[in-house]
Amino acid sequence: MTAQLNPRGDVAVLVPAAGAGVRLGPGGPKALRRIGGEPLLVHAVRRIAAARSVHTIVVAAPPGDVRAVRELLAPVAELIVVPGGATRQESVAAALAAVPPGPEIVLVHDAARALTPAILVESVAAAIRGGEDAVIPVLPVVDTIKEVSADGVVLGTVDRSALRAVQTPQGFRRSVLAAAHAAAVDPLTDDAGLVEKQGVRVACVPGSEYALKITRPFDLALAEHLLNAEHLPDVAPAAERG
Ligand SMILES: Nc1ccn([C@@H]2O[C@H](COP(=O)(O)OP(=O)(O)OP(=O)(O)O)[C@@H](O)[C@H]2O)c(=O)n1
Ligand SMILES: C[C@](O)(CO)[C@H](O)COP(=O)(O)O
Repeated sequence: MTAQLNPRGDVAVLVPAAGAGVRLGPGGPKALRRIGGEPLLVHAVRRIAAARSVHTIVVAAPPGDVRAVRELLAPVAELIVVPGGATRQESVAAALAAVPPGPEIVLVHDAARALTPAILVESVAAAIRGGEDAVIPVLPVVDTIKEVSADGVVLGTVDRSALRAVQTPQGFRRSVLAAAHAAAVDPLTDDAGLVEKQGVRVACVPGSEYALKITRPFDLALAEHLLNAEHLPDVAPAAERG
């Protein structure tokens, strides 16, 4: 059944999905690779659409697959699909330009984080609603971190107590994200990085292990396994929407 988004919601979610998935290996654009018989993008969008604050979803699709992605997602949720760009940042900018008037909170969420629970979408949005301009979900770093020279020799051990692994969805007051993209010069790996360059405070909320980014073949296998595991957090019931 097609999910109806919340016309009274205050959140637009941009979904960059135009990446090639080079690190995953051959098999076509990553967002269209399958787990549990369905493309990663379908899993990601279904979870976003289950978050009751979501008013609009804009997907940046691989440029050659825009029509196919529209057809793929039509049964999942009513949303906007635009062609993505050569970098993640260009894909996000293209999606941002397509957000209609209304939502004042904009989240950016990787299609590659296909199993992210709807509750994380809500917790990031809630932190923006609570007064933050920019919010990212983070997890502590669990490995010992070493700085290593180009020829493979350890230079030192890094104090990891202040380090965090950063996930998506990253949330922003709409005007803050728009200004950061308008001012962007070089491509960065995340939107919070652009906002940091504007001198804006970026706050952290706890991330989720289920929001792992499917990057390499091991991640795809892990996601497939998690999808079949009993403890995978459920898609929130649509009935909760106000
Ligand atoms: N030109 C690009 C590059 C990336 N992305 C999206 O940005 C998210 C995070 O990127 P990543 O996981 O690094 O995906 P890829 O760029 O596809 O991976 P790789 O670097 O292995 O090719 C993904 O949902 C990806 O589809 C995008 O929309 N447009
Ligand atoms: C946005 C991101 O997923 C946060 O961890 C990450 O920065 C994307 O980086 P990648 O180099 O495209 O994997």
